Amino acid sequence: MIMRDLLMHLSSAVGGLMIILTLFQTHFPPHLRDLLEKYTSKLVRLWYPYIQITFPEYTGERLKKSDVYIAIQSYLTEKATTRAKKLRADTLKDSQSLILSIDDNEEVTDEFQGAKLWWSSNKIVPRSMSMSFYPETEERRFYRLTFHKHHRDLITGTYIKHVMNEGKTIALKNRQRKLFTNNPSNNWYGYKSTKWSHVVFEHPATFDTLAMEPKKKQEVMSDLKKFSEGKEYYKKIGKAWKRGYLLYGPPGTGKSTMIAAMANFMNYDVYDLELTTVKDNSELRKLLIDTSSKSIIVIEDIDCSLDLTGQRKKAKKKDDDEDEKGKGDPAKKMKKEEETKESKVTLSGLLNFIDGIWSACGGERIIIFTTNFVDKLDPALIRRGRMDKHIEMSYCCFEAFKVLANNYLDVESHPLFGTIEALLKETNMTPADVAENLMPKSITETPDTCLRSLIKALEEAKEEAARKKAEVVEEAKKKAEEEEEAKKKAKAKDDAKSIKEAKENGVGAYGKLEEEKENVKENGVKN
Ligand SMILES: Nc1ncnc2c1ncn2[C@@H]1O[C@H](COP(=O)(O)OP(=O)(O)OP(=O)(O)O)[C@@H](O)[C@H]1O
Ligand SMILES: [Mg+2]
Repeated sequence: MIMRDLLMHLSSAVGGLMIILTLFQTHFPPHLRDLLEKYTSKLVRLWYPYIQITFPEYTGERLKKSDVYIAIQSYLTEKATTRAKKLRADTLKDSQSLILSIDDNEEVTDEFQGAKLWWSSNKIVPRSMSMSFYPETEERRFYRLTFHKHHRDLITGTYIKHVMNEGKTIALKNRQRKLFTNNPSNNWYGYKSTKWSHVVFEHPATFDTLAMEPKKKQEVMSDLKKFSEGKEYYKKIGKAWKRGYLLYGPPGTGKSTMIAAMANFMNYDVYDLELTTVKDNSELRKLLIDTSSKSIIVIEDIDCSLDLTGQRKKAKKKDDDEDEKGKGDPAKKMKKEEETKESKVTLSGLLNFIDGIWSACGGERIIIFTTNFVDKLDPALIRRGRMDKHIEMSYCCFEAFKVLANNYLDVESHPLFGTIEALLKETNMTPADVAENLMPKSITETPDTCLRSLIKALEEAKEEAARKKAEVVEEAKKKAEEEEEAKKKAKAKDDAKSIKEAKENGVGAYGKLEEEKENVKENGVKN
């Protein structure tokens, strides 16, 4: 009975309030209404004990998402899954995993050092219904943090920092690594401009599956680990937080596989830079600036990408020639300059890319070059400081073979291992070839048959190598004999020539000699 009376009173009170509100809105002049609203909210704020902070989704440039917003989103993702009642599910592009976050107008509570706080996710939809090319920027989302004014210092000083750090760590844990490749520069401008395109990085190679000498492998892993923990150290010694690796060795020895293993080990993105499509040095710089930290920038087959060995010298020689002639046509010169600009990235541009002033922006980056011919590269390019660590990927040794046997056949030891060890010492076979021989080609093949086929391949390779060596020796011998013969012939020709000349002149040493001979003959006859 009492409850019913209470409800009746309440509904009549609400009804009365609604009527007053409608009268207020329709009959009050707008400026008086604004004034009244202003003072009412001031009055409310006077006794309202809570503080609110708003974190908008976009700041500064229109299309740049705020880092703080992203960090809060990640932080709240964990809270949301356990505490919020209204969740929003987004699928990550190209993947099956779900990301849950708190839905619009939903609230979650959090606690920090005894203080209670409330996070809410909000959205403002503009009233204008005008059409826009950028619909996603019309809605303005933001997070709002509410807390008691007693905790002002704790929240603004410590808590927000804690949220940022936690959020970044969670984002890193959940992030999908990407494999980027550079776009040609006509894609760089206009709406949806992108310098790099990406796919999800899903290479399965790891250091466990990589076949190489265990000591060498361990060394590379320690080097990477030290680098990833070296933020303070690099700061202390005044060096940009980056490291260069040069991977060199014959084709099929695992250079590209090593890069994938490194990316998986470090949890970094990979930027595969195709230098031949980069127009000039300034484009190269722009690409560098557009890479994120925690990434590996790769330039594969650096010796093929550019004429790095010759470019500097050739350009210089050309200039010298022009100067010597002293009649360089200015129009021609300009055209030539344009042409050279078109042909693009120079050695010095690449050197600046690696360790110029711009290379320091972003931090925590690894630059890797691969090549089959290390001797072809300009020493300036691979000196320490640019390419800090040189890693030789060589032919398959027994230790590397054991890794492959374990991976491909699940075999850790086998009576045939001894034969294989001896054969591997005597012949050069790449890990790629060993792996191919170890791979079962049909369901009838067993580890035993696979190992035997590897032995057969190794013996064939050994015979082939011996045959080639014999051929080379034979070739060298033949060449030496031919050279000897040619030398003899040349000498005989020279001798004949000088005798002929002397005879023609009739004087000189030859003439005298002949005279003396005649005298001896005559005297001898007389005596
Ligand atoms: N050291 C290795 N460990 C494990 N697998 C390897 C190794 N080397 C080569 N392979 C196998 O051989 C294939 C080719 O290797 P990879 O592409 O890494 O060679 P590469 O050195 O980059 O050759 P290239 O110089 O031609 O680019 C890989 O897919 C991998 O399966
Ligand atoms: Mg490769």
